[in-house]
Amino acid sequence: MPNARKRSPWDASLIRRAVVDAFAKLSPRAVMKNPVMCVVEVGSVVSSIYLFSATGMDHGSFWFDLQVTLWLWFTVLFANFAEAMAEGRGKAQAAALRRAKSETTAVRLKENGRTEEVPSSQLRAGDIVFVVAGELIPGDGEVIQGVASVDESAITGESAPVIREAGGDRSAVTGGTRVLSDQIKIEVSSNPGETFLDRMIALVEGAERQKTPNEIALNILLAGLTIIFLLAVVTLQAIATYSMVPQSVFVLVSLLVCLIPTTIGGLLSAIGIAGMDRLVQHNVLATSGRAVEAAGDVSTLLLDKTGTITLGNRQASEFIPAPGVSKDQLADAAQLSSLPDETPEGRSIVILAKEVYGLRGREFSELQAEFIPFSATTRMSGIDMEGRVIRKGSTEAVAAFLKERGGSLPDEVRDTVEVVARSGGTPLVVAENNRALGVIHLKDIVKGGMKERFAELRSMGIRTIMITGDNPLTAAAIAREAGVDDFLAEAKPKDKMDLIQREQAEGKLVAMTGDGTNDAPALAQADVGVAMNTGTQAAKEAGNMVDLDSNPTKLIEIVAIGKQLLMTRGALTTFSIANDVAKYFAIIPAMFAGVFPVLAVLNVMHLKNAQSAVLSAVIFNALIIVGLIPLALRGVSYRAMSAEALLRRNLMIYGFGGLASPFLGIKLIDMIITALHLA
Ligand SMILES: Nc1ncnc2c1ncn2[C@@H]1O[C@H](COP(=O)(O)OP(=O)(O)OP(=O)(O)O)[C@@H](O)[C@H]1O
Ligand SMILES: [K+]
Ligand SMILES: [Mg+2]
Repeated sequence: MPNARKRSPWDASLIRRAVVDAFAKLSPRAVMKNPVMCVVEVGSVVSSIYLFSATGMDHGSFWFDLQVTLWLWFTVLFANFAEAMAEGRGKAQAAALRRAKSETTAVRLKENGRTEEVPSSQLRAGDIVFVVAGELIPGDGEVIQGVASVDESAITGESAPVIREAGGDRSAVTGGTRVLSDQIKIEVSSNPGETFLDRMIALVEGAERQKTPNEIALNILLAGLTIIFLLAVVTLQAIATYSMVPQSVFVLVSLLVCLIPTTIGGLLSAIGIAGMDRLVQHNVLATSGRAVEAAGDVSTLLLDKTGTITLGNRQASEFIPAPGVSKDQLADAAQLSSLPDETPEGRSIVILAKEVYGLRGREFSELQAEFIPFSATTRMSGIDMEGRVIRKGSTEAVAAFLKERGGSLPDEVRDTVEVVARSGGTPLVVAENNRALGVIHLKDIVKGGMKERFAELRSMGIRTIMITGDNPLTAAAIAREAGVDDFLAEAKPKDKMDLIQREQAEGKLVAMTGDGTNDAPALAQADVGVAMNTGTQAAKEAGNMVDLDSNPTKLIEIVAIGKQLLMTRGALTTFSIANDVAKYFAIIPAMFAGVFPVLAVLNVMHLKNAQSAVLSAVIFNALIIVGLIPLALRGVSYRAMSAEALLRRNLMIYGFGGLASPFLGIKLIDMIITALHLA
């Protein structure tokens, strides 16, 4: 992400902005969203009114009442500050992205075949534009002709140029990025205001953030606890009045605020926002908070082979003719069948035929021919011309094609296919009419460092499955080389979906990374669907996350961030509730020690007096929110270990810590404020 990317969340300008925002968030509309803090704010308002009313002024304890009131306001402000801090980096990034949204002129194709210049803001989905080296791409779209290297640093922060090309799985381009070489023809896919950049801005800014079902459930629990304590405090006042020690509004509000779960209530939304922000720092844009949480519980990961595990630039490396067929004959048919084939595979075949076999280049438009484009379902492509029916494709697809025409696949060709596949290559069989002409060897390379990354996923308890449209032998060779746990070969788009649904039916959460149009249905079905930024528009729209770095093993970070988010929320909830229980022991004995001497045994802290006890508890309650902001933003430390061990460890640290800290903290504050004669 540009500019703001490496900025620390503790940058002075971010803090300054968060302080201002903390006050802005006092508005009733903002605070309404958080039931616990809403109660604290109402308490602060009530105390303030009492403080300056006639009864409050001559009450004799103005100094105490004033301090309590101020600390109540601080409690709300600290919670607001936490949320504002969590939002800060995203807002700064959004501002940087807005600057990247510059207006350019686009060269648009008119209906009469001529071109016209229009401002990029006038482009609509379906328009065709041309972009040449040096120009900015005027809108999101799909490359429909040509190849170019593109500088996408405005979006990804990555300065190395990337290849964008028609036909394959690397066809999507983003408005605001720059073409560095060559020329491309683009079909625009978005309308003004709905571009990737617009969505990205809204996302990092948090404008689209919705509470996740987990967050809503936790909020309901916290609201329930708040109501219970509200009733408890009202009842307590009845008892106190009966015992002739009615308590002041200030003491009652203090008691209430100390008992309700203000720590987690104040930090909950900051934890969620910080989790999304951590993803953004890893160049992942998540459109749903729910997906981030699901990532924390994922147990199966599906990856697509070509372009995800391998570099995805399958290149023809050799033509291997069938017995009785010359190399030239095979090269000629391979070239003819690929002339209009805009896939990387197709283009590489044309190049191989020309450069290595010396075939002269031909223009498809000059031939009387019909092109049959490749599809993931037919697994074949080819042309029909002047009585010649030429096809190239996967072994089984071509074998079926030959059988239909009364031919068959010779054993020698099957042997060649096997040799190519065992080496990890993709064999394409070429056939003309009812005769097999030979095999094209397509080579692809497994990306570096895959084995180690998959081993890491395994230690997190995640099973990796590679799915590919390729044949089982190639799939097995690549699966072994990449170190995935399992693979599914000859998969059609529907098979990917079915596999996901089967895993989900067993109650597993499934993550999937992919880039192709044929991956889109599966990306939509997966609980966590991570589309590669290099992929097709269809894939990017179907998933619920986009990885700007297009790194399929990014899921390791995504899972870690998801787990960290869940753990942080769990840890701070435990801490908060344990904390409130402990505060009870600070305040109640102090309130009633005068009338019920037995309560003195509960007064384990030996606080100076009733006022200092109440004030210390309120101050501690407010300060603990600030103290935990770094943890809420950074997340609790995550280590790959079993869920059970993690739970035990967290209960120990945060449960015990939550119980013990108020005793120490409140005692310390009591000593300080009595020394300063504040109470
Ligand atoms: N341009 C093409 N013309 C003819 N056949 C092709 C072409 N491209 C690929 N094939 C064949 O179709 C098969 C399936 O391709 P598809 O793109 O569906 O899957 P894949 O790219 O091999 O795997 P993945 O799902 O990992 O992307 C390939 O294995 C190959 O045999
Ligand atoms: K509290
Ligand atoms: Mg593919």
